[in-house]
Amino acid sequence: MENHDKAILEASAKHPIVPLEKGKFYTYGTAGFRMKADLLEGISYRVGLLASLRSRKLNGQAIGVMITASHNPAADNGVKIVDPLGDMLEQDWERYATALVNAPSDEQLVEVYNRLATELKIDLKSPSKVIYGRDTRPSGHKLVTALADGLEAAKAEFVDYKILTTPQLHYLVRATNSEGTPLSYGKVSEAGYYEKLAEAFVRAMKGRRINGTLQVDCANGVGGPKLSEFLKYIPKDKVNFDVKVVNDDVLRPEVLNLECGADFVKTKQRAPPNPKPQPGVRSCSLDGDADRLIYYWVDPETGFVMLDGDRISSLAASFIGDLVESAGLKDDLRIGVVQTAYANGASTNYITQHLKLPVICTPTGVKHLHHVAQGFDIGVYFEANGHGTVLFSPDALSAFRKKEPQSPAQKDALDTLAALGDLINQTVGDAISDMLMVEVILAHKNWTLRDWAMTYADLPNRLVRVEVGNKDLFQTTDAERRLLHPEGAQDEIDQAVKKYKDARSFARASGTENACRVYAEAATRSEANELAERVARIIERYGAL
Ligand SMILES: CC(=O)N[C@H]1[C@@H](OP(=O)(O)O)O[C@H](CO)[C@@H](O)[C@@H]1O
Ligand SMILES: [Mg+2]
Repeated sequence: MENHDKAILEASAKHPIVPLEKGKFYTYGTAGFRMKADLLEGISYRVGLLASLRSRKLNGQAIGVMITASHNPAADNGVKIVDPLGDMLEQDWERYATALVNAPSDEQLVEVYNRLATELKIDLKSPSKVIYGRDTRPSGHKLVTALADGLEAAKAEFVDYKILTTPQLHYLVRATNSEGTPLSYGKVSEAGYYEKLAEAFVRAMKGRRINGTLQVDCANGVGGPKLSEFLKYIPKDKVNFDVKVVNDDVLRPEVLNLECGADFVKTKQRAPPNPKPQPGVRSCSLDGDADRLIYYWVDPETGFVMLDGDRISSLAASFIGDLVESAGLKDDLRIGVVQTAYANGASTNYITQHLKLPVICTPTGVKHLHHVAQGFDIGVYFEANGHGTVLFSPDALSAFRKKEPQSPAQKDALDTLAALGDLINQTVGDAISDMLMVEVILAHKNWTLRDWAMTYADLPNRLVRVEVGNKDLFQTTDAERRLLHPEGAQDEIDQAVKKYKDARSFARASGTENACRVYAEAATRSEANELAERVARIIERYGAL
């Protein structure tokens, strides 16, 4: 035996993979490997092996591994790989991850590992570095132990950052790889992340005032303690940011994401029952790993009003678009917005017709949006569920710093843009960073949540989950907006949509669950509900064939 074979074999025996029923495989999905935590120990070990290979392939640049199941229940967990710039694992490598994880025995695991090294021309003696973190789930302990055993067996160097939000881990990966270069992303520590955000926040606010308290529901996840820690870094004499942190109990794992958090608010379209909603309180919710954000308030007259990812996206695009114009950079920088088919049609209209910005629709999953957003100088991308960010190209960032201002107003716009470039997480959607961005924009515009909500009226919509025998029958085209298979299904959906005003509906197989999702929107709530039900019946029927 040579190389790492013996060590890999021995450690693998300690972290066996749980066999699935015949014909079923583990897959690296939209969010990495995610499932019940007790299936994940062997997977986490093998992800350690894969991350070490990925780092070696990329000349020893640091690769990240995050252990989290985000908004899922406490009993779940997940393992996800982060590439050197802090973005998601390159898509080609998802196949390699799947191959390693599904090797049926310890011996075959060694075989697959060596075969990958040979095929990908990886020198197993070259340096490898992996950094990792986990959310507050108790199962995280066992999973990082398995991960570290994988890294040790592969003789990779590694750093355990312990408990982090997902975006903090992404930040640390990029900071590690850019340390000491002109493109340095920030200090390589959790404190470095807080310092960078706090400094940029003060700069972006530039003396403007935030009106009233913001209540932040942290889903009883990792975002709670991290947000509280971050708040200590804001100099009170410079910014009056009055935050009330709620649902930040991380000592009782069973309450994680339970009737609270961004996913609850978005899917149930109501405020978390605890603490008891008080009319008029400006509120937002993070999800369990603090990469999604939803704003809302309970209006004394009209009830619950939600400002979701589409709203954050249009708010950011409108504000940054205006700043670019004031800065005299309108002809130099291309701004665009990236959405998925789940974006409310009213938001798409507002962005294209009113803001006059291009919108590109991609398949679901932030990796797709992120990739397309990189094609703009300023790419704003959000999923409706509140996950997203704004990406600035190197040209844009250098224009903000180098352009000679011709007036005080132009200087102000350039300074604010430069500050936003530091404030907004450039690696991945980040609820804490996005929340600071929203606060900056509202303060600059002197807007309440009601002013923000007035920009356009959402079309009533409904999302339905449909159980089907085999979701893989459902294949889509046109950024998931139309079904190619099963034959005939799309025609029936088209016929149903025609019956309603301002209606749109589509169905697709979920990438994270064994089910199809049906989305419908229409001019009125009852029409949206009715259309969703009709299309759900169509999908049920074709799914049963
Ligand atoms: C309608 C919806 O919200 N879908 C979610 C969900 O994907 P599905 O493929 O729809 O299961 O989970 C993804 C990962 O978190 C997220 O990116 C996506 O937006
Ligand atoms: Mg999340």
